[in-house]
Amino acid sequence: MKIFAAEQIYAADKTTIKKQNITSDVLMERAATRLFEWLHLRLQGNPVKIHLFCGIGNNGGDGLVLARQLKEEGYNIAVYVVRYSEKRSDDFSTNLERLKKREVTPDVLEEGDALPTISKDDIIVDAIFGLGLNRPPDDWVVALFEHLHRSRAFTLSVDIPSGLFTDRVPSDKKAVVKANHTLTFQVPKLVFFLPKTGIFTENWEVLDIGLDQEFLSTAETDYELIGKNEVLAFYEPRKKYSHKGTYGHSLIIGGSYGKIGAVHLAAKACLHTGSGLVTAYVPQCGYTPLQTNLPEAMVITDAAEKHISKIDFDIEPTVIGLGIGMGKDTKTVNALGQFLDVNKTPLVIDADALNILSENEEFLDKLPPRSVLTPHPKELERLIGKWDGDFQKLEMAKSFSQKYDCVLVIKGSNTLTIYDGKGYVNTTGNPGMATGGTGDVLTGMVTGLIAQGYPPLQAAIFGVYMHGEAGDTMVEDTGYQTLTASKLIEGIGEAFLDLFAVDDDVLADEE
Ligand SMILES: NC(=O)C1=CN([C@@H]2O[C@H](COP(=O)(O)OP(=O)(O)OC[C@H]3O[C@@H](n4cnc5c(N)ncnc54)[C@H](O)[C@@H]3O)[C@@H](O)[C@H]2O)[C@H](O)CC1
Ligand SMILES: [K+]
Repeated sequence: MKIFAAEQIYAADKTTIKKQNITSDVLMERAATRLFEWLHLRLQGNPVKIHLFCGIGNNGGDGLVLARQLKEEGYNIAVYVVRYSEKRSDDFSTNLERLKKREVTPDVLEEGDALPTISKDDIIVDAIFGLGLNRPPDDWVVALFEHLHRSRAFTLSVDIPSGLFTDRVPSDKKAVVKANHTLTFQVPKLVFFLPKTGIFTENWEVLDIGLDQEFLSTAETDYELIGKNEVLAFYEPRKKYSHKGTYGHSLIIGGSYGKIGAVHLAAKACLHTGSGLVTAYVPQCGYTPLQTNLPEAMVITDAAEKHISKIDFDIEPTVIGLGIGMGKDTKTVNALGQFLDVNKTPLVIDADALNILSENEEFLDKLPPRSVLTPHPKELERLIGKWDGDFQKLEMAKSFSQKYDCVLVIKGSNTLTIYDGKGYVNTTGNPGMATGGTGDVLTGMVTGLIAQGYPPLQAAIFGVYMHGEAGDTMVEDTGYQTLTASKLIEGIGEAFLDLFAVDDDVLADEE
């Protein structure tokens, strides 16, 4: 699913109004009707008090239309106009008049006014600012946001939590409404997925307001949300007359004394993802544990006992997963530099190999085109430098990926894959996966997909999705705290099966 920028959404509005020959007022009515339906379906006439806080722009207009529709259905509402500006949008004014005709006159809140009492059992509708926010809200508006937050009432934000910009991180956390749920129009917004802005809404949901489909399907966006539909398009079925050679040979290079487990996890995940053959290249201390515990994998050992001192092998792997548990011994650093001088095989690079690259920038020029780099935020910072906010981070990541022609997988709650100026936002995964070894599993999975012929970008996007899906499947049995990287590997099979699972509802319909 595409993630549109605010300007594109405004453009989609304009096109829709023109092509459907409607007024902006009709579009607002449609949008707010979706809000009403959502609430009415859940509340079924419940007399709970609903406080609707409306700004003076079109987000406020949505709130006023919703208030009118709730009033007509007999709900217990209180409406406030948050007058943060003298200006008013036309559709706001039209709907204010319509509301007054229904004998609802909103309280106008201005600087210095007493704030309404809100009980924790009430509902707040936040329609104060939408996509049009262009500067931080005034102090008294921030005080209102804090008042809403202190009430602990369920807060439903319209389109976007008020105070959240669409293209930058707010400098003051207090200056944003904390939403329990956001009902956003037509398309998800990028800010829902970034660590510093995603925190302002616990949940979000898209409401279809019938924007022009042609516009939506033909527009190019900088970001895309990756769910099952998107990755299904990448899936390559296993062929009947195939053999292990058909599915590539992955080489996992890494490990050091005390960190052989990382290679074990990566190699095992690589096998579970479908790589035809997997070989591990480890220091000698890794030989016995790997041969004993992972019989499917072959093992090549370095001359050194405890760390990699020279990367030298006589096999021809399809792809190499590099860096897990490898350490940064001087001999290992030199070994990596010499290896990169001659290597032409596609690479997936993680962990210590990333740190070595950060400390030896000249190595970056030696990477084969479209190498996949999988940093967590700290590794990313070492690679691309410090950033100021999530948006700058993304721009810096895009430049880095362009400069070195690499696929950058920024690991996090919503892992973001960057390539060729575009970002792919993953939707699977959960906090149970914040535990040692899950990154090694991801490296193994992406490596295993490239081994089977998936192009690096698709392998990264698909691997990240499957990794999260495996975690989501397993956490149902383990709970967050007990999910481990080994458990995650057990979930990879389920994640593949889930790609083609038929919904229970569909089966029920057929019966
Ligand atoms: N296609 C859709 O998604 C539709 C969305 N709708 C709703 O419209 C809003 C966007 O409306 P807009 O009027 O452009 O913006 P706001 O409501 O956010 O109004 C802001 C308003 O206030 C001014 N302003 C901005 N920042 C500040 C500030 N810090 N202090 C004071 N004033 C400020 C700004 O100039 C604007 O005038 C969208 O989010 C949806 O909710 C449509 O209803 C249907 C189609
Ligand atoms: K809002």
